[in-house]
Amino acid sequence: MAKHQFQTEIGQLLQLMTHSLYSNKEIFLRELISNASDAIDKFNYLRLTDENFKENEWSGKIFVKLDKEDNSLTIGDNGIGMNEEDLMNHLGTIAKSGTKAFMESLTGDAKKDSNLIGQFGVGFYSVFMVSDKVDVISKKAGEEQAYMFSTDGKGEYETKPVTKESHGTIIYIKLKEDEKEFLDKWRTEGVIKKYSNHIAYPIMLNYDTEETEGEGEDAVTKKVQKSEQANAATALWTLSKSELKKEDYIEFYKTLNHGDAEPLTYLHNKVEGANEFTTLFYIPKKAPMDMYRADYQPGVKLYVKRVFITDDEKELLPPYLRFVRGIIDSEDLPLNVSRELLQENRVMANIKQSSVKKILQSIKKLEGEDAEIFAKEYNRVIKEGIFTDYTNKELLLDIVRYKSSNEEGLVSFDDYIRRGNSEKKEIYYIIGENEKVLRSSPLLEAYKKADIEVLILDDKEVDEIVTPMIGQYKEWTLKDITTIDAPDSKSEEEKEEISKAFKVLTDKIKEVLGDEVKEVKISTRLTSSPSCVLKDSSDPMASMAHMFVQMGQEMPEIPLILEINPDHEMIKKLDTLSNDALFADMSWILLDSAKLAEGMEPKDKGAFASRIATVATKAL
Ligand SMILES: Nc1ncnc2c1ncn2[C@@H]1O[C@H](COP(=O)(O)OP(=O)(O)OP(=O)(O)O)[C@@H](O)[C@H]1O
Repeated sequence: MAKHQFQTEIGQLLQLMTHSLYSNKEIFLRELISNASDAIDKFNYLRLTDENFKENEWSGKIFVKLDKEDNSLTIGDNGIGMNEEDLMNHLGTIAKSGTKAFMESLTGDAKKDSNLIGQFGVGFYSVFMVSDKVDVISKKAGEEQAYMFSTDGKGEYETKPVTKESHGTIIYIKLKEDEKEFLDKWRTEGVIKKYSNHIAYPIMLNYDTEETEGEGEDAVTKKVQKSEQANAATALWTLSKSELKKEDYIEFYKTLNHGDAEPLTYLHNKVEGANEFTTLFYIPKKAPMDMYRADYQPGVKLYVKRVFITDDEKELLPPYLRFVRGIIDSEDLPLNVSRELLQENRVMANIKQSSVKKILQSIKKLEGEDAEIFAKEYNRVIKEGIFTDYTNKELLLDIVRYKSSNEEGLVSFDDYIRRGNSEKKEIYYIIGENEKVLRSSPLLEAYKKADIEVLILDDKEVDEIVTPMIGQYKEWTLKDITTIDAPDSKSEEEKEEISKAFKVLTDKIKEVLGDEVKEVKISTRLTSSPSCVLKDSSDPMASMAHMFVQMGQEMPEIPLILEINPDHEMIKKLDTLSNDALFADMSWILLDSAKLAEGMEPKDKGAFASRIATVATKAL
């Protein structure tokens, strides 16, 4: 017998399970049945693809045995089984990224953390909500020796060799005193039907009951053992839509997703013709915790003619749809399809293409609160899609949402167009890091005055790369307001005249600021601010900047243009100011405060502060 220490995180997890306030304890059954079904899937695949595992008589089965006298519940399967190493690696350590993400998001607040369990589902360990003694007896298909893994859920476990005739796993669960309800046949059958009705294999419920034979004084009561199938045992996606209710889809999702959350939406399609396949996809209400991890767990399982093939293939859908959960079941792929084959296979490419279209169309149909939830959770990955999936660009552009200078919440390009100037057909946007800074940017003033909506793109890292690629939505052109002339009512001649009138002033400011700015200009875009800064879009660096960002490098410095507002009192006064020292201080203040308004930093913060102090003292 060998004693082992649980990985520290598991220790924590067990602690949480045993002491959690989690009310939905019944889900331990769903988790263990789902593991059993996965194990049977895996063996079934081996049996059909590997000569060494051919077993003619085999058919996948799960059993659940209730023993009132022993106060125990046992779950068994004839799946692939585990050897000693598997038991230690799979049950003694946390390997899954989902569980890792779960552990990382723990707050230490029992109530919040137990809600997290609902969101994640932590598989096997949920058994410790109802038990403090668990024995797992398992024999791996193709191996001689079976092993037992035992634990009381308190930080240690033991493994030892045991005998077991055939491959598969048996989990013996000694129930806690106050969890005896799970020994009640009706209670447990209800839980199985609720969560596991459409597990593809029969779940046999074995229980003891009493039967009376004869009548009156001759009546004899006997204990009898019964065995009944508790689930429908049909893969849900093989049923027709008309046979299924919304609840059926939702319960199946909970099994698939190992959690209690309901999906935002689902889509079930059977495609017939040259290529036959069925898909059932779900969009979770909450983005998976590992969505931004490189080692994210793909959410779609591939089946061929109802035989499970893989749940670890990231290429079944494009990576930007990695939040989608569900099933693809193909009639045409070969059972022994390899990963390489899958990636080059034409059948698979067809399935993928049609699935992506259907998923995007169903997202596009979301309305009201659902559309808002989707945008909040997935806008960023949709932008990733715009960047990577050229074929579906139009659909993705219908789905993506942005903040706007005119509206609370998020708006679509179509919303913008509905309100926009249909003669000019231009969509204006500004990109930056911080929504508040962007909203108060002096660059927006002229647009506000002219009542023109501007999209506020505050996911700078992503927007800076993706937005220039969009270029056009329908026949509308996207325009970055920092690179175009502001809307105004002045004619070219009028503009030239004002520039001339202030030429001495702009030249003088440029002389003070030197190379800090490329140019000092009279602005037509400002109403209340004295100045603003713009990046010079004609500079070659500006057009290369996106390439730098794409390559993960720092954004190169792009020369700045300082614009000053000729109608502002400060500029008028500056124009007639004779004190050179004060003029220089004011010129720097005009530049530095304009930079601050765009979320940039003054070159010399100390000098900026002392200049403000000098000017303020003079004004007192
Ligand atoms: N009945 C079983 N037969 C064979 N292997 C099993 C069985 N139960 C668990 N395992 C193995 O232990 C691993 C961990 O199980 P656990 O329930 O903790 O997580 P999971 O099933 O991988 O993840 P999730 O529950 O989030 O899907 C499984 O991935 C599987 O390899």
